Amino acid sequence: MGLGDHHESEVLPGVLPIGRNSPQRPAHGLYAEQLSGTAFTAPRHQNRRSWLYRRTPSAAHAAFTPLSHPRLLTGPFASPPAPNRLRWDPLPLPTAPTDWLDGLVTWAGNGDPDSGQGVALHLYAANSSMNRAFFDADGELLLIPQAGTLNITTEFGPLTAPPGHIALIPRGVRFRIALDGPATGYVCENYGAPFTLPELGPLGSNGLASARDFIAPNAAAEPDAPTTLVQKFGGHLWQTRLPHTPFDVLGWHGNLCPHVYDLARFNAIGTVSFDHPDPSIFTVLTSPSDTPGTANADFVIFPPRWMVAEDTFRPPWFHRNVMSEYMGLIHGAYDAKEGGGFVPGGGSLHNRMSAHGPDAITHARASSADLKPVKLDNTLAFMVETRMPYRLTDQAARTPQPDYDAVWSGFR
Ligand SMILES: O=C(O)Cc1cc(O)ccc1O
Ligand SMILES: [Fe+2]
Repeated sequence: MGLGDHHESEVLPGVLPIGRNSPQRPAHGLYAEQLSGTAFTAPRHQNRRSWLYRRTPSAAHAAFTPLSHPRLLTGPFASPPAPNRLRWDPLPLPTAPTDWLDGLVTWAGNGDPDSGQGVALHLYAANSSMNRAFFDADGELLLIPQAGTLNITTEFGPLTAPPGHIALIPRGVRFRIALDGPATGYVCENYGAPFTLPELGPLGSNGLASARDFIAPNAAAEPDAPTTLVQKFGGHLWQTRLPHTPFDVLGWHGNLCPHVYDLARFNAIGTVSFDHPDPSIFTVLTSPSDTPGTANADFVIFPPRWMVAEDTFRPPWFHRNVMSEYMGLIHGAYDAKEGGGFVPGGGSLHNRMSAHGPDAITHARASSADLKPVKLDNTLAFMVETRMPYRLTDQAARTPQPDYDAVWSGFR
């Protein structure tokens, strides 16, 4: 457990060397291999790397050849950023067999993997389990299931991410997703610095997401079998056929590994006096940029919580933000959009400086609401707030709901 913590896990005693990483002959005839998530010389508190002890070195593979995936796109995104506020309905479920990788559709993004800045926002709609392994050399993957549990086999061991949980898969880590049924959700592909927990500042040493609640897998190798391995590199997919499984790690240690986090563990903190706090108070994970306090991307949630503010307009206020906001809804309803239209699996975009906030119905209700304590329940929205404006893919540009602007009409 623990995001960024040092873990160790082995399927049988003696797999992990004691007090060293790369003995002349690792135990059980295994191969020792280091996976780095930061530059070797990154400051100690940011440095991420793990050692894996496996049956076959990852290096044992033939050349990768290109694999087409027209709906999976990567920065630099060519479309000019547009200032309009936009909202989308959920993706339809596929009718043909579609695994998680084939089910990905890129919606928006900024930056690019080469510069190590920005994110891509993908949606997925899938109905079958992967029978291939995948890794992303372009970025870290934050998986946000909306419907359907993701059963994730990783090099480091298995993880389960039902809706309401998130999975964080470091750049380069091989994984495969099995489904129990139809699955939809969101993916933030982070080209920038790995997601980490935000500083707590005056909140003190507790609150928001706790490192302890990030679950790391236990090592588990599977029987050997030839496996197709796909990678995303420089914006394109590439594949090769391995004579063995990449899920052959009998032990690992280090502070770079995938994690799952239950968003219900998030300790939401809010006002107990007046005014609606900035949404940064709900930051689960942040990918810092080179400018302190200005994130490459923040992953923020709006979880169930008590609203007690006095003499306050309680829902999100009207605002224009220097950062750019993509929002999704995992379940329930969102308190700024009581007028409807923002539905689970759907999304919305409020790019840099676009004026937005409560829709007219929310505004009317909240301005005259009786301000007794109210439990805001049956709600779980999230936001990926980025430093750079989002640029849309063709698919997103072609399919917004008509006239989202109208939710802000009729103010007297
Ligand atoms: O636009 C939104 O709904 C997201 C949001 C929520 C909030 O509570 C304050 C600011 C903000 O951008
Ligand atoms: Fe906003």
